[in-house]
Amino acid sequence: MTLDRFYPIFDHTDWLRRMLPLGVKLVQLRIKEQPDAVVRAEIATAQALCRDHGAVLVVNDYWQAAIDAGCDWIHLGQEDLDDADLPAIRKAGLKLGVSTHDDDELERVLAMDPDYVALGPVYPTILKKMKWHQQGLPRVTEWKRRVGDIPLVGIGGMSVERAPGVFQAGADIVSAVTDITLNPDPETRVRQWIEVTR
Ligand SMILES: Cc1ncc(COP(=O)(O)OP(=O)(O)O)c(N)n1
Ligand SMILES: Cc1nc(C(=O)O)sc1CCOP(=O)(O)O
Ligand SMILES: [Mg+2]
Repeated sequence: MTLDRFYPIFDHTDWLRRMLPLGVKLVQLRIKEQPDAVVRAEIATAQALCRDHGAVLVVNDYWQAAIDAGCDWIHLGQEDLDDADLPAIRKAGLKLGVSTHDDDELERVLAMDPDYVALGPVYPTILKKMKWHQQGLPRVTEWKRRVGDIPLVGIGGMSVERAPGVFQAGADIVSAVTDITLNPDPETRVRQWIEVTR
């Protein structure tokens, strides 16, 4: 299955309700600091919305809830991977997307046979504090050479204007948060994203 090249990330299904009807086909639900019951209810809602709109849902972090809900995709960062039960995730048939930021992390995840590899932050991000400032486009090119046929996701400080350069550098997919969520007109911004990525 080929993943869409535009990969927005949202923290609530209210966003999915607004954005899926515009044509978003790949989306991540990234919930932080919510009780388990809220997370599970949000995952169930997101699954139903994505099913209705023919979109692929990726659940961030909550691998056990994703297994229990019968989800198709999970995204795990390096710290998540320390605690995750990878055999259980694979046994449940979930596809696995992983974050990487340096050589050691890339080596580690390649041994896990991931279904996509994300590299970030390609540009500085305001969403969260990170140890890495910006990887830059040459690093995207290097990562694509190293991951081969595994889809490469570029994340961090992405915008509609930056996306073409990131694709040209070797990314297969571009992922964005605040370029959409902090935009005064998120719907128009998502339409622009779809135009530039299809
Ligand atoms: C597509 C994509 N890439 C990277 C991340 C970051 O994952 P992680 O390092 O686990 O950090 P949190 O997002 O959980 O704060 C991601 N979520 N999605
Ligand atoms: C969630 C996340 N992970 C990153 C990584 O590098 O692993 S960068 C990032 C934030 C992306 O948000 P924005 O598009 O607003 O910069
Ligand atoms: Mg995580």
